[in-house]
Amino acid sequence: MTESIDFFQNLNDFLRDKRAFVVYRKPGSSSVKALLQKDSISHRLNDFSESGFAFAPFNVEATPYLIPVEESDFFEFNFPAETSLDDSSEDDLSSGVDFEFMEVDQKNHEQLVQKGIDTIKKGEFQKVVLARSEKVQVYDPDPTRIFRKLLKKYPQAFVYLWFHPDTDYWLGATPESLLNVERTRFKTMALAGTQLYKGKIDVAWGRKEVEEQEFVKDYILESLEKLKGVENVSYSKPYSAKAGNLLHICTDISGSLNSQEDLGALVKTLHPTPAVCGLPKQKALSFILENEEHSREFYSGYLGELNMKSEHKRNSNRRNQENQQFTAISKKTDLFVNLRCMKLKDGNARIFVGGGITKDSNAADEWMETVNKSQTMKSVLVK
Ligand SMILES: C=C(O[C@@H]1C=C(C(=O)O)C=C[C@H]1O)C(=O)O
Repeated sequence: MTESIDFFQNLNDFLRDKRAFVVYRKPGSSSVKALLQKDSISHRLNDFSESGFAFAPFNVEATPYLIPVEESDFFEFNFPAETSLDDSSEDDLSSGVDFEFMEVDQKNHEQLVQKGIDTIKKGEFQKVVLARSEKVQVYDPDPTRIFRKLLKKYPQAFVYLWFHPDTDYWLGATPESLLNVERTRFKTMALAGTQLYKGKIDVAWGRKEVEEQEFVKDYILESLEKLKGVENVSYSKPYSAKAGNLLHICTDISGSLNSQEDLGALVKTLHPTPAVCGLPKQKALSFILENEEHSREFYSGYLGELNMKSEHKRNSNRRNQENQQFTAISKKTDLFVNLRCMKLKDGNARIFVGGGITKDSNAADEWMETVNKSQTMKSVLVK
């Protein structure tokens, strides 16, 4: 393992070369990992048999990027969890926010949401996730320093800094897992419904949020049931999960995957989930593409480890060898939904935020939800 100071110094040298890299830390872990690509080829993900770090846009038609393990230097270092402060309730956010644009943004977003609600009431679809993006002037645009702030602030999130010459910098601290696969077991989650965290996790949820999250859970379960190669699906009770200054409703879902060859089909079934797109998927997607003002790019896409080698210490079963251990090597996939994220370009950040709309949504509340969600990123951009 490298010292983190050395690593960040090396990373700054590497940045000058403009080659692709990613540095990330998984939820609850103190180990920060990095893949620094050695060549300057634009590698893509083709059939999910590849091994590396995947970075996929929201648009399922576009081919995801990949930083392949075999073309990269791999680093891992310790960033102790005790240096973290997962409390975002008292940040002064005003200095990073351009209030002149807020009124226009608010009006536009509320109109968009109202159009979504009206279309749902006409029976076109049941749920649609509508997003906006906001340009923020950054006080200190050094991506590695912002990344370190994210590491400290969000120990329970998947925190990353990605660079690729084709995409610019992306940073995020997402609470949402898309898919975790280890040997034959897989895990995913249905995460939706949002309220501000006010010091208590055990909170009551309104009907709108409960229904919205159930849409997501039911859709995922139904899709898994239909999928060849997936068996033994089970799920937890819904619980409240904290993400920075917010709470969401979460159901953990798990099952078994018959063969590694079914991995691609599973990812394609899950992405995009109704937590970031809507229900039914195609109608909600058309509404998003026709009505959102921006291109989502990598926001609400997915990212993470694909078929990375992982070592486990296991006890030998043989008698008389009780204390013997052997190391088993298997492949691990750990993908996350790209939420609470931003693109960093020429000293400006573009923060992407959205929320699920149902027939019971209120446009002003949905605006506030996006303001609250935007604080995950804004709080590391202010002085
Ligand atoms: C779409 C976003 O978040 C998703 C939507 C949520 C909601 O509608 O309540 C909650 C968590 C995420 O699944 C976002 O953060 O931009």
